[in-house]
Amino acid sequence: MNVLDLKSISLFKGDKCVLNNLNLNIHKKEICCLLGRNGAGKSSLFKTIFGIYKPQSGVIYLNGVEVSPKNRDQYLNKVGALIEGAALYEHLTGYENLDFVRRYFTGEKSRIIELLDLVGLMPDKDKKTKYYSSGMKQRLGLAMALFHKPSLVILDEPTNALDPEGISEFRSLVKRLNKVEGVSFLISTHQLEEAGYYKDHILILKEGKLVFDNALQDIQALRILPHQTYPHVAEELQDQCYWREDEAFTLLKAPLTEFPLLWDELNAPSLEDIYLAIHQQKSHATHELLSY
Ligand SMILES: Nc1ncnc2c1ncn2[C@@H]1O[C@H](COP(=O)(O)OP(=O)(O)OP(=O)(O)O)[C@@H](O)[C@H]1O
Repeated sequence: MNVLDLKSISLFKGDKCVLNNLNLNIHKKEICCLLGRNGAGKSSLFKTIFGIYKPQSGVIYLNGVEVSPKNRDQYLNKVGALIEGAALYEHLTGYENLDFVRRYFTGEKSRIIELLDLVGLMPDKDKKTKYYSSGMKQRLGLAMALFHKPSLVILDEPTNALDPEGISEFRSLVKRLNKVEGVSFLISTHQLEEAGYYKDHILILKEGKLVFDNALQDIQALRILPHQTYPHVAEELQDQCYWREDEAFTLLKAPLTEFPLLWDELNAPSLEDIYLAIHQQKSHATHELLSY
C-alpha cells in the first residue's frame, strides 16, 4: 500500500486553478522532493493533503484511508508535518515540548527518550528551547512530527533558515529517520541539490500542474529534445501526440524509431537542466512533460 495517493485532484481558489488534475503516488520509505517556483501550489497541495482545503474534484488516500472529515482522526494519525519552522513552547525544554506532544497522543514516555536520542538532542534535553540554535529547533520539530509514528512526514522548506552545518545535519537526520523509523518524507524545497542529496523521487510543480514525476536515477536515461534545434523532429513528434505546439522541448525516454541516430546527439540531462528547461519556457506555454 502507498503512503499517499492523489487521484485527479483539482483545487480552485475563486477563479484560479491552484492544483490542476494532480495524480501522485508516494511509496513506503520513499523520500520525495517537491520543487517549484513561489506560487506553484506547494503549500496548497500540503493543505489539501491535510484536509484543510477541500478539492473540487478528486480523492486523496493517506495509507489507504480517504482524506475526508468523517475519517479525520484516522488519516491524521498517518501523517506528521513540519511547516514554516518548528512550533515550540520556547519557555519549555526540549523534553517538555515532546512531553506536550506525548500527552496529546497519549503515548509512552520512552518514546520521548527514543526520539531525543535519534535526533541527537539528548545532551540538550533539559535546556529551554529559546536557547536552542535554529538547527536544534528544526531537529526537535522533526522529533515532534514523528512522535505518533506516522507513515508520511511533510516538510515545508525545512532547511531554509539553517546555516550550512545545520543543513547538512538536518539532511542526514532525514535520511537516518527514513531508515530507522521507515517513514516516507515529502519535502518541498527550492534547492536542487537538496533533491539531489536524497537521490529518490523528484516532483516538479508548475502553475498547479505536476509536470515532472520521476525517480532521480531515471533522469540519466532521459534526453531533452529542444524543438528549436530539431524543428523537423519536433514536427514528427506532433503526429505522435508527444507535445503540443507551444512546447519548447520534449523529454524522450528512448530513441525515436524514425530518428534512431538522434539519440546519440542528445545529452543526458541533469536535474538542473530539466528544472531550467521547464521554467525557461514562456509563461503562456501549457506544456505537460511525459511522466514515465
Ligand atoms: N486562499 C487563496 N485565495 C486565492 N488564491 C490563493 C489562495 N491560496 C493560494 N492561492 C494562490 O494559489 C497559488 C499557489 O499558492 P501556494 O501558496 O500554494 O504556492 P507555493 O508553491 O506554496 O508558493 P511558495 O513557494 O511561495 O510558498 C498562488 O498563485 C496563490 O496566489
